Amino acid sequence: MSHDPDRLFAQPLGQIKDFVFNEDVARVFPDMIKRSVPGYPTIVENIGVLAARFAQPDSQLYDLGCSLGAVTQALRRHVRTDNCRVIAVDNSHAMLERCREYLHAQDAMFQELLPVNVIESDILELDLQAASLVALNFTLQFIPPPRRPELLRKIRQALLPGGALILSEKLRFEEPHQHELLTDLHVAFKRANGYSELEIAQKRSAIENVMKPDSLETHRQRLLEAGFSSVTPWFQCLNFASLIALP
Ligand SMILES: C[S@@+](CC[C@H](N)C(=O)[O-])C[C@H]1O[C@@H](n2cnc3c(N)ncnc32)[C@H](O)[C@@H]1O
Ligand SMILES: O=C(O)C(=O)C[C@]1(C(=O)O)C=C[C@@H](O)C=C1
Repeated sequence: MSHDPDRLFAQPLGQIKDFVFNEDVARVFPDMIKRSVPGYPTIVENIGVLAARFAQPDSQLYDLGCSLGAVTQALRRHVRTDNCRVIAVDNSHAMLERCREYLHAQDAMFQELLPVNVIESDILELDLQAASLVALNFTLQFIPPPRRPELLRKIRQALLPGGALILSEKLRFEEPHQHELLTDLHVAFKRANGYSELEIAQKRSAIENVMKPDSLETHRQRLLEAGFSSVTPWFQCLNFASLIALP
């Protein structure tokens, strides 16, 4: 499927509106996320590898905040467990229209893929069925901070013994020098991927009110308070990390 290069912030914008996952973003999203999130392709592919280790027969695999379904596709490439179903959820209609097209294309290319339900819903309002794997791949950072604990508690309650939550997030650092260094390096990553100073600055303004990263310490504490028994980082590249939280 064709997608456009991300030039959403390339021209000077008189007034910078808050970032939303609308049609314009959906059209450029594969290019945007690959050029903005260091390690993104590695994280996505390896969520499939991790999922194959945790998936249990007769259970659900959730991709919460699935966007175009990159994680869902990785789950279907790697998981061969009997009678599993992927539930891909997002509240952006524009994202899900394209997500369904990508999944149809995957269906046409491969046989014996896990079935998928694509659901348009706010993940805060969603009832979760018994799950062996839940992926929150760069989604929790967009949930209002006061509502993050209840979402994690709901996920914890839905997880079967032996299951896992995979949580990927942009990190904030509590030590100011560390925060400044990793933020500078992330800007260097974006520059190296062809974004101009203007694009970087305008995207930062658009996103600062809607995306609120936490520190690793905050994530760990909140996961433990939600009832998870252990939190293991399995990937970090610059200020982007992914954790395995076990029930
Ligand atoms: C950075 S993207 C996630 C990327 C995706 N998981 C991937 O790996 O390509 C964040 C997604 O979360 C979705 N989202 C944000 N808040 C949500 C909510 N309350 N309920 C459902 N989806 C939400 C957005 O629409 C967006 O598609
Ligand atoms: O931190 C940034 O500047 C980003 O662009 C990160 C990020 C993300 O982490 O989800 C933010 C929004 C886009 O969806 C793609 C990437």
